[in-house]
Amino acid sequence: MKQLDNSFRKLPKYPTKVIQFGEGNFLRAFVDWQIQQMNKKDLFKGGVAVVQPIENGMTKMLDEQDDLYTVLLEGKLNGEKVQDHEIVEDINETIRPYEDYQAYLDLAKNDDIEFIFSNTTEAGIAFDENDKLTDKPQNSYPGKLTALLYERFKLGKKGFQIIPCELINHNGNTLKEIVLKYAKLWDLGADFEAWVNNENDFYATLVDRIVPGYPKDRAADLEKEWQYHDNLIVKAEPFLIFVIEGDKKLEKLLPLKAAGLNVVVTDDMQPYRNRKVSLLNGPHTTMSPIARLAGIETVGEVMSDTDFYKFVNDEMYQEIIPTVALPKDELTAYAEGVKERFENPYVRHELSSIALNSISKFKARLLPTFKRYVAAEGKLPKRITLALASYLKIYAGEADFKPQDTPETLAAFEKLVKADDYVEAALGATELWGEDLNQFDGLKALILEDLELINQQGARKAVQLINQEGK
Ligand SMILES: NC(=O)c1ccc[n+]([C@@H]2O[C@H](COP(=O)([O-])OP(=O)(O)OC[C@H]3O[C@@H](n4cnc5c(N)ncnc54)[C@H](O)[C@@H]3O)[C@@H](O)[C@H]2O)c1
Ligand SMILES: O=P(O)(O)OC[C@@H](O)[C@@H](O)[C@H](O)[C@H](O)CO
Repeated sequence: MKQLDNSFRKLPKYPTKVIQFGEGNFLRAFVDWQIQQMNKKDLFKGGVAVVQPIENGMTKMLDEQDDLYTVLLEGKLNGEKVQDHEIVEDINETIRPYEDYQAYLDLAKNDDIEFIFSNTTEAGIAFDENDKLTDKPQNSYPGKLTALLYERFKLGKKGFQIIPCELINHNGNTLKEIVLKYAKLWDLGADFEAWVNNENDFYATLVDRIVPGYPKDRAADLEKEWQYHDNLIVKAEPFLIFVIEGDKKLEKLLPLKAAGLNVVVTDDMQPYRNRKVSLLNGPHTTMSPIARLAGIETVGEVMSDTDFYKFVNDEMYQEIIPTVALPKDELTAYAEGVKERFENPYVRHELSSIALNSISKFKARLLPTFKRYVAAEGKLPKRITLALASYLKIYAGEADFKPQDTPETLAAFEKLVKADDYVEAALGATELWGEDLNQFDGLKALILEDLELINQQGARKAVQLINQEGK
């Protein structure tokens, strides 16, 4: 069978207008796929230079197939079944700064380049005090970016539209702050700092598309059907939303919306972020510990299980929606869309992968809802509380599977389980939650009740009882 290569190209090769830090599944199925949609409508006419931000990565694999790969979209969108694939053709070149730092710095010379995108995972936007301007390359992504920006500044050229896609709140501002911190640390001068501030725009974003990545169990069949080899097939759901906070001029510069994509440019992305984190990531983080204790493995199985479906639906409508400050009909529409995405029969989304680093996820994705609910209703949200009880059981080492978390969190629990009163000690561990959860009246008692129920009758019974009790 033929290997995917240039002979498969159908679109013109456009000049490089984008630098992209990261070659991971998400960016290829999200940013590069969207650029291709603009190119197909002659709206952007731009290509991408992909920079591999860490020493080891997949850019060589991309080169081996002339920087082409297939995006496979499978799922439902607005009730309609979608099963579609296309070869993405917009990556012009890949650059490995660890092998050829000069090629990386030379990107600064290219006047066609206007945009910088990145997704270097949540760990990527970080300051490394050991980074130096003279390093080839700097260790951190912001360190590398500062070196490139400084090169551009020295050449007297215009700045960039910088659009990070890492899933951290205020990603654009955080990235800019770190760049300015390096400017001070490396003594790059007030003129450079002014150039960073005035000639570059840093946008904050919220990205949302479920991208399970390489479909290893089906790749051979797909290749047979398509009649070519592709080692970098990336599978994603058809749904996406890209919320970008910043100047509306971006809509003209980057005509994603004009290409028919679900992109929102706004001066305040927080409501969108709250909606997604609470109504999509929140139920993920709630269902994962309880359903795993009941022997369920995937999000799809949760949604096709009568008990668990009702539990998740009730959590969304009774515990989460009333706490999000957006119009009710908008939230209802979003919740229904999320359920459709969770039910996607083509995506095997493992609860164990959602469970990675659950304690910080509980803090970021459920605790704010929990607190808003308590403040508004004067009582505890039973479903989120059951999730917390389940986490306490799992992190005490009392489940058939092990918790996967940071060494610090696992070490904290190792100490907490030895306390005379484990539940009180765990709820009071401010280093985990940012506050003492014993402050919530009745929380410890409800957790103890939940734990007894799970231990005596199982997690499914606990879910059934909450379903029967209703609110
Ligand atoms: N896969 C999804 O469904 C999905 C959806 C939305 C957001 N995200 C987020 O996108 C991020 C990437 O996901 P992915 O599926 O593309 O993963 P991936 O493993 O395919 O790619 C990870 C990318 O991050 C880079 N990277 C890793 N550690 C880094 C570091 N310390 N510094 C700089 N770069 C680093 C790698 O070089 C690679 O380009 C994750 O943080 C995830 O939370 C994923
Ligand atoms: O990717 P994580 O591990 O931070 O979170 C697990 C899921 O909640 C998450 O991947 C969602 O599916 C994604 O955020 C949808 O855009």
